[in-house]
Amino acid sequence: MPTPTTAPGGPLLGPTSREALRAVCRRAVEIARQRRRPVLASWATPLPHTDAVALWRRWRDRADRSLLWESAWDRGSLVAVGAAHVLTGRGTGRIASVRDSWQLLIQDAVAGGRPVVTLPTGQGPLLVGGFSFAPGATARTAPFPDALMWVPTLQLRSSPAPAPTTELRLNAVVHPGDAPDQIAAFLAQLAEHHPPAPPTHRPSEGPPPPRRTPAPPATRHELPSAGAWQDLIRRAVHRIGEGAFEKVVLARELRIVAGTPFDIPAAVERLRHTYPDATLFAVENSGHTFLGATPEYLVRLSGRTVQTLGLAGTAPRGATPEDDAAFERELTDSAKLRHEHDVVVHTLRDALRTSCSRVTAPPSPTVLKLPNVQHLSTAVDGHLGERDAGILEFVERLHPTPALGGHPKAPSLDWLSRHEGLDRGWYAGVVGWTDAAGRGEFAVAIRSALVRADMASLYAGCGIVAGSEPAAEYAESCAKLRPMLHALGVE
Ligand SMILES: C=C(O[C@@H]1C=C(C(=O)O)C=C[C@H]1O)C(=O)O
Repeated sequence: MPTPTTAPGGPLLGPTSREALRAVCRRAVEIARQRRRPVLASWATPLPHTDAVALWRRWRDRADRSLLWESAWDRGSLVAVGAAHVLTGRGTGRIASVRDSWQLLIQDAVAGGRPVVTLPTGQGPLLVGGFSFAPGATARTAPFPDALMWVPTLQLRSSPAPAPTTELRLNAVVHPGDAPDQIAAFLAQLAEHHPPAPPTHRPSEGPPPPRRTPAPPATRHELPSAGAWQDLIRRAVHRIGEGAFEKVVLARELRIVAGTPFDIPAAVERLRHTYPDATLFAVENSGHTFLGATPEYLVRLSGRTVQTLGLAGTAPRGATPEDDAAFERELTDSAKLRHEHDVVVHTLRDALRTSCSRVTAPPSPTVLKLPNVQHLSTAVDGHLGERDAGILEFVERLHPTPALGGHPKAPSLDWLSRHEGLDRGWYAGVVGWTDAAGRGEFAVAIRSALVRADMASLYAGCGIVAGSEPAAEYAESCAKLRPMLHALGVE
């Protein structure tokens, strides 16, 4: 078990660390010269265990791009600041193109320092970022294009188990003509201490972060209007009746102008406090932030175990235990909601079977209770077969599942693209990370918002099947928007 070497308040990198970092950069430049291509240099050291949000607050301003991630699976966290190397892709081949470029880059990476080998997942340099719901991002969502994954310059990976650990990792992609000592000096400087971060609360500890109400009062704009969205639901139900498809997920946007900039760290703290079981994420790029607390993960690959989650079918929470139980019964007894859910579970099962020797799922869903809504939930797990498959292969195969797109895929997505009239951007897309071995975690980016200064776009969608009632779906979408409204201090 490595022990942290840094004293609180002292320099983060002592002379020995700086020398080791220079050695890694020199070796990487040497290999870059020999192979005549860029090489990834990666150096790591243990840090005293620190809360992820505190780390993110301390370092996020150091670069134009950052990511905060706290996993619902194991509460492992990741803070990624700056970009040593950026991978993008467009169109339908975007996920595969990112995967291929990552494999090429990682194969001759040079690593050094004192990595924390007890991190249960996500060791070594990581590729972080996400993919939009559908290819074809517009100017409005440009900072969050079809595919944007990057190797962070500064990477902090923490795990609460088996023992609380935090690893600091510095990454750079070096070229044949680069001066390695300058690169090492730049990395060391980036990592140096900022003033101590303000204290943050663990979800279960202390009072909730203070509520912040933007002043002057925020203006709200529904896109489309409540009436137009419900008309769209009627049209979808009509097409379902005609047999065009079985299910489609219709989403809408709530645009808010607050008059004063939103306080992003406060929003993150509030999401974390109110939704402690969700995966928390915040991706920042060029002054825009895409953040959320999602109960839905797309896929996790750890060792040879593949985990996915079918989450579809929603009911409100009741004000009293009796009301709540009544809503839960409606959820579990409704043939309509069960159908909406089963469509997702079957798709996940089929997608895993392609690469897994064993796929398991309980015969009936459980109920996931969140503070704002309750969902039917089924964990679908697989065990990798003889052929190794990386997580980006699973992302490509699974995304979008019928929990966010529709079923059958082609006609429902085609109808959506022609009628929804919404640039979803990264809403209902995927956010996460992968390591050198193709292991990693990706969440479905719902219960999310895109924020820039005093403007925020919040999104919510509902699965539409035969028998869906527009007014009930609209009420459900309002309930799904509530966490973010609350986090941003608007409600
Ligand atoms: C589309 C959203 O949620 C999805 C739709 C659900 C449903 O229709 O029951 C439930 C969970 C999510 O898969 C959203 O929150 O925006």
